Amino acid sequence: MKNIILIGFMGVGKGSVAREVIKHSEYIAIDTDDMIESMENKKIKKIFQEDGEKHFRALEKKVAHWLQTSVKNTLISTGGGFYKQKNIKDIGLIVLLDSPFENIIKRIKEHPNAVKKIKKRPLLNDMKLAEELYDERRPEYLEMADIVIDVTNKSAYDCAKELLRKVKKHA
Ligand SMILES: Nc1ncnc2c1ncn2[C@@H]1O[C@H](COP(=O)(O)OP(=O)(O)O)[C@@H](O)[C@H]1O
Ligand SMILES: O=C(O)C1=C[C@@H](OP(=O)(O)O)[C@@H](O)[C@H](O)C1
Repeated sequence: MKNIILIGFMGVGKGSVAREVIKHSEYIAIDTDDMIESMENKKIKKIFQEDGEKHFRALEKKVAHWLQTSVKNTLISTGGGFYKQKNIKDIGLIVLLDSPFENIIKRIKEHPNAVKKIKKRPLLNDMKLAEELYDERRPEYLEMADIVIDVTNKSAYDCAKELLRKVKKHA
């Protein structure tokens, strides 16, 4: 079993799909944002506020190096900007969760905890800038993905099943 790295825009469902995958497979899952929060003992939002995005990206780099050298047979969900790490292809098979910007935002806004979900993601606070970031990143996501899953109007369970099917076929 090779590592699987879930990439995709903020809020597209990487964490939700990872949680479904582990219910229906032997994979163990980890999340790069969770790792960074526990390393720093600070929420991502606070790291951005107090230490800046540059520091956050340096922490992602440290995590990326550790993943490549030390982690096997694992499903790794990542923050939306993690795909920029230069060694990402050496960590495992890259699976992109893809959906139009409007759909991602609509889904977050439908959540009962929507305000909190948006606030905890500093780069989602300004919707115009977030959309520009989406437009800039999407072609880069598509270019590096080994597998693409369109998550629009699908449950996390269906996305997880599709992921496992496509990963098996890819091997
Ligand atoms: N397939 C899905 N269908 C409906 N809502 C979803 C789905 N996947 C994720 N969500 C919702 O979208 C929001 C962001 O999901 P999350 O898994 O945290 O995304 P990411 O890890 O990519 O940032 C959450 O409110 C979650 O409940
Ligand atoms: O897109 C980004 O650059 C970021 C996405 C976030 O993760 P999610 O994709 O899980 O929201 C988190 O890593 C940080 O706020 C930066």
